[in-house]
Amino acid sequence: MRKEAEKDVILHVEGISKHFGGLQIIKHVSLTVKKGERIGIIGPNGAGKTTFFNLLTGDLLPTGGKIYYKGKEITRMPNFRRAQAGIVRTFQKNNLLNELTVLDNLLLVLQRKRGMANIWFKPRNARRWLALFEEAEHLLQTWGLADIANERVKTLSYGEQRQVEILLGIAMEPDVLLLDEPTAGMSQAETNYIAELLRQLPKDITMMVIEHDLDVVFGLAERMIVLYNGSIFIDGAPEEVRSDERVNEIYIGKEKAAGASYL
Ligand SMILES: Nc1ncnc2c1ncn2[C@@H]1O[C@H](COP(=O)(O)OP(=O)(O)OP(=O)(O)O)[C@@H](O)[C@H]1O
Repeated sequence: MRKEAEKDVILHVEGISKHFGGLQIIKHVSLTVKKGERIGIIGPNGAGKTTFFNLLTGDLLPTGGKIYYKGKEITRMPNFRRAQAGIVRTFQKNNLLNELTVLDNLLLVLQRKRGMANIWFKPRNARRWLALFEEAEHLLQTWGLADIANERVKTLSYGEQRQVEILLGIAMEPDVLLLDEPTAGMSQAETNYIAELLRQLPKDITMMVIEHDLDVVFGLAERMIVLYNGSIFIDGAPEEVRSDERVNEIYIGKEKAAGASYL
């Protein structure tokens, strides 16, 4: 890669593979992601999308290949260090503290981010605590969740819980935000809200979104990657992918593809 091109690159994956026993789930995938890119990842069930995310976040270690983040190799860096360094994910499954309020969940994330997790309240730290509350309030206002700030997470609807999860991801101030099916299981209204929220995220956040709702992902991404059978099948502009017959084929089968467009 040329020097000036390298400056724009935030993530570079080189020939990464993942085997589970004898099964090769990710097959020698290479990918270069530029700062601020919004990438949609689609592909049929079992294609390896979540496994690929797990390799980027360090929740799984690859069997082969290398991962570089901001020019440094992170292939074997533990997941929490990657999160601290700015690679943040939201999960398909709920990972909030259900007994606590939305505000408390947010404060815990902010505390950790500011390295205040082990600092008990003392008058001399009052300013820092105040700043923490102000930041939480600002985030809740900005993302339209102030109304539910004092609700316990367990009392929220599924869609609201997913919105809170995304807010916690944003609160980490990610450089790279990985979203795994952010609208799964949501009503149409909730889906629209999340899609809008994601569209409004700061442009400098690099975003990769696994999403089955094609309207959402095509409305958001400026680059689409189709993962199929553990490999990158197509990597291109949304309109290119949308009109590619092979993509229709892997989604709905060869015969139907001749007559109908799934995308
Ligand atoms: N820990 C594991 N051990 C063994 N096999 C696994 C493991 N994790 C995932 N797999 C297998 O790897 C394949 C890819 O799974 P993955 O969840 O990455 O696919 P996906 O594209 O995200 O699918 P979906 O769209 O259904 O979420 C599946 O066949 C799955 O059963």
